[in-house]
Order: sequence, then C-alpha cells, then structure tokens
Amino acid sequence: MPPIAPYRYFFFAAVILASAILQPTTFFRAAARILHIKQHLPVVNPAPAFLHTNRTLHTMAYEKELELALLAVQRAAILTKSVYSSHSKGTLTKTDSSPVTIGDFGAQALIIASIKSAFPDDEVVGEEDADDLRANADLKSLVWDLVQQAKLSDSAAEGSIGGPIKSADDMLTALDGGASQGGNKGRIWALDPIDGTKGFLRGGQYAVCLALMVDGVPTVGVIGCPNLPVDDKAPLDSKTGFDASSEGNGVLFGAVKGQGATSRALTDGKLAEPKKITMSPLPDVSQATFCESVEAGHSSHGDQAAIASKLGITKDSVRMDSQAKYCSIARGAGDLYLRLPTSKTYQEKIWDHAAGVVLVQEAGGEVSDAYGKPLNFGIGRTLKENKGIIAAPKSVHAQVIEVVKEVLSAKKD
Ligand SMILES: Nc1ncnc2c1ncn2[C@@H]1O[C@H](COP(=O)(O)O)[C@@H](O)[C@H]1OP(=O)(O)O
Ligand SMILES: [Mg+2]
Ligand SMILES: [Mg+2]
Ligand SMILES: [Mg+2]
Repeated sequence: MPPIAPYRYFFFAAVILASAILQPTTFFRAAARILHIKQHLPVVNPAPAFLHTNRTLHTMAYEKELELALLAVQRAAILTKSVYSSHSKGTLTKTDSSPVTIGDFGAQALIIASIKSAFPDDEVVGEEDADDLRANADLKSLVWDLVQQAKLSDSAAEGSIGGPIKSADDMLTALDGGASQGGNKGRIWALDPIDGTKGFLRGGQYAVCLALMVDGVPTVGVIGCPNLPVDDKAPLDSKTGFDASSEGNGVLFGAVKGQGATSRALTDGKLAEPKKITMSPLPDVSQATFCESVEAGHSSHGDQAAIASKLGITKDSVRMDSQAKYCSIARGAGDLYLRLPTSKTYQEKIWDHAAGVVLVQEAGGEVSDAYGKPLNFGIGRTLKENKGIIAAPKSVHAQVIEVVKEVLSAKKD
C-alpha cells in the first residue's frame, strides 16, 4: 500500500474535529464503543447554538422524540376534550382518595401506544394503570369507545404515532405500560395523562403532560393545555387562571434541553406553527405575578401569601390547577410558581413536574425545591429527596429561595 500523503492526516483530523463539534453525542458514544469504554456518558448538548439556526446543517437532537410527544399529546387531548365537554366523566376515587376519570385512562393508553410504536424499548412512568378497567367491563368498554374515536384528522400525523390501537386488549396492555419504577439510567418517559383532574372535573385548567428523561434528567417536555388561551400574553384571570371568554383556547407547549421552548395552537390534526416562548424579564420581584394551586391541600396558600408579602408582591395570586402554572410562567403570562408543602409525608410525583421543568428551564427559568435543592428525577416514581417546588426566572430565583427559607424556618420556631 502506498504511504498516506501527510495532508491526508490533516483531512482525517479535520473530519474527526468536525464530527465532535457537530454531533458530539454520537461522536463520543461511537468513540466510547470503539475504545470499549463502558462507563456512563453524559448527555451532551447536540451542537453549538449557532448551528441550530440552520436546520440543513444539523438534525436537532431529540427531534423525533419531540415530534412524537407533541402529536401523541395532541391526539390524547382530542379524547380529554370530548370527556371534558360531556356531563358524565366516569369518575372513580383511587386508593389515595384522588379522582380518576375515563379521560385519564383513555389518554394514558393512547400516549403509551404512541411511545411504544416509535420507541419500543423505552420505559414509561405513567400515573394510571388498567386494574379498574380489568375489573369493570362497562368501564373498559366506555374507555375503548373513546379511544377508538380519538384520531388525528391528518392521516400522516396519525400514522406517525402508530395509528389507532387495534383492540381493547391492546388498550389495556398500553395502559399498563406505565409501570416503570423510574431511575437514573437510560430513557424513561414520565406521563400524566390528565394533570389537575380536580380542575378537569371543576371546569378549570388541566394539562396532558409528557416528558422524556434521559439518565434521570428531564430532556424533552410537552404539555397540552386545552383550556389556556393561545395568545401567550393573554392576561391571567386571578380567579380561574384563564380568560374563559377568549376565543380559540387550547395550547401545545414543547421544549428540548438546550434548544429553547415553544407554544403553538392545539389542533385536531397536524402540528400548528410553533412560536418561541420566554419568561418575562422581571427586574423587580415585587412586580411579580405568582401562580399557585387551586386546591389548598396541594400547596400551602398561607406560606405562599407570606412569601409573596415578604417579597413586596401586592398582586393577587393566580390560582390554577395542573402544570398550566409552569406553562403560564414559561410564556411570561405569570412570573413565579410557588408550591409549598402542606404535609410532611406527601412526595411529589415525577409526572407532575418533569415536563414543566424542561419548559421553564428552556424559557429562562430555574426550578428547585423549597430549599433551593435541585429536583432529583432519577430516584423512582416520586421526588422523595425534595420538598416543595419553586420556579422563577433565573435572575430572581436565589432571592425567592432566601425568603422561602425565612418563612419556613419561622414556622419551625
Ligand atoms: N397533598 C398533596 N400535595 C401536593 N400535591 C398533591 C397532593 N395531593 C395530590 N397532589 C397532586 O397535585 C397535582 C395537582 O396539583 P395542582 O393542585 O397544583 O393542580 C395532582 O397531580 C395531584 O395528584 P393526583 O393526580 O393524585 O390528584
Ligand atoms: Mg398530576
Ligand atoms: Mg393525573
Ligand atoms: Mg391524579
């Protein structure tokens, strides 16, 4: 074999350098495979931000996962909207005394079927399971009817998320597919088919929430909010959290770690055009609008009022159910989300926060527990190492945490 001309070494080196810059995750994984390195490899931000501007140069990391999640949530929302507007919601009470409806079961089955059609090896931590449907044939047939009717009007979009579920038994299998115990290894989706079920029953806000966690880190987040106004800057109503009179409600939010966050109108077919969203600049925290749960049992309204008052906030809180709170602050309609614990024993569930956290982080915010500790999504189905949630623009997060700590330590005395 003739010797390789020296300039060719430069050429090889340039190719290797370019792959490391343009496709770092693939590059390091391939290198690790070649070198037989078995240790954990970090998730690497796919490429410098300037390369994201030109889609022909580089395929965005998690593009397929984001699109799948957006369409799967959009299809599930067709089902939840039909239950929301019907007077009978097939409500049951779970062993922890929280409500669940035929909407929750149907939406979970549809979304897990979509995930499994595209990513059969991925695990899912889903809130619901099929036990009640296996025990009650009438309930099963009610949910099966709903599931069969929920189709995206665009056949390519419907096909891309696996098409309809084939049988009632397949529906039960999909519904039971959310039993993963979570953890910090590999790809695990966190799914809340209806978040804010109490709001859903009351006629308030609710959300269909799906996140992909990679090695325990929320990486893709998608939330459908059928009752939020499409206009990102529509004022929040202090009583209900949304302006019920506004036309064209229904928003689909999406975010990928390192790539920013978007909102778009929720449709019944293919995806609408996305708009970039960011949190509002908040130079003075006393001007903040803060969001909290409607249910006094889910977060401490008293502690939250004390924190707001110490921060000099005079505006009424906006009370709304579900992760619509994360969505509202991510798009600058509100500024802070305060969720102080009401009980020493309650453990927040990962599906109640994973998607919202990606959205807020990608819109310029920071999310931690009430003591400023990062949320650990990689230790099971709950956030058992954390107490409470504080989400705020990065610029004021530390200031808010100081005040939260003061309020909490004053309570202990
Ligand atoms: N004691 C509690 N503390 C905090 N969150 C709770 C508590 N009980 C239930 N939740 C959860 O809070 C979420 C809704 O929050 P919000 O009130 O902010 O909309 C629901 O997912 C609900 O769980 P579940 O789905 O079991 O009802
Ligand atoms: Mg929930
Ligand atoms: Mg739920
Ligand atoms: Mg629930």
